[in-house]
Amino acid sequence: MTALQVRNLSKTYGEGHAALHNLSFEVKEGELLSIVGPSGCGKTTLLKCVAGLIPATRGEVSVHGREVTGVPDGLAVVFQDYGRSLFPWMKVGANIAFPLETSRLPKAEIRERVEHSLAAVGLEGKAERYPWQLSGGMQQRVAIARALAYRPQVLLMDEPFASVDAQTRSGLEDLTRRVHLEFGMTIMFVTHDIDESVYLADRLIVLRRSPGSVLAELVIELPRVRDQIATKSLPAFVRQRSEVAQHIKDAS
Ligand SMILES: Nc1ncnc2c1ncn2[C@@H]1O[C@H](COP(=O)(O)OP(=O)(O)OP(=O)(O)O)[C@@H](O)[C@H]1O
Repeated sequence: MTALQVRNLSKTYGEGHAALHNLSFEVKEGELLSIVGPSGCGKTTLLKCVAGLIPATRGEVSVHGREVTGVPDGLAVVFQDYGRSLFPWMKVGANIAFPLETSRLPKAEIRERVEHSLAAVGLEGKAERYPWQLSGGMQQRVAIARALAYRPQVLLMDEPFASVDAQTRSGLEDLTRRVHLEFGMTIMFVTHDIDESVYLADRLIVLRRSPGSVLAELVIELPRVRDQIATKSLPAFVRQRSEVAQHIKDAS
């Protein structure tokens, strides 16, 4: 089944700055789609249109068959800037519970979800800490836990690991793959990092810029369960990584 459909999407800012032109693609239920492209090709613009945060100029986006006109139910976003996405005056547990407070969920269910999602990201026992008492990588895991606690059907991730060190980044990539498989979640992952885009994806779309449009689409030929060292040594990874790099070079 199709979880997310983008049809002939164009976005022009102001009087005539075309950021996206005639983009069409779909993401199947339970699939992890990477969107990769050079800086300024419109990745963030695309994600904002899909999340219903800004209106499209032409074309349409639908999530589970419903046209997106505002932020759709069952959709969560993890942004790059974890420092600004968590409330510093709230403890970690309260940050995770916050989007659920307006739901009609019983308090006990909210507490259970907070604990479960903290455990899923390896932060058991950290609910009573403040975000500023945690490292950058841990804060980003809290942001992922907050999205998980909401139990979204579709998760959008916008360069979520761009501001953490390389080792933390690898751990967060593996965490993303794990929650994708464990929760059967549909994920659209936006990045300009070629290795990351291939390592994470079931399928991948390369965007060209000025204006952003689909340049290539690849089905990633890697096992479902991945490992940073073993998977990146596979001939399929090396070949597909080079293929994406070539597309991006052509697009720049
Ligand atoms: N609010 C805005 N008003 C006008 N132009 C904008 C606005 N937001 C983005 N743009 C322009 O649209 C184009 C696409 O920007 P966008 O941020 O979507 O690209 P990106 O691929 O996410 O970039 P990066 O990888 O550098 O984050 C750029 O040329 C940018 O300057």
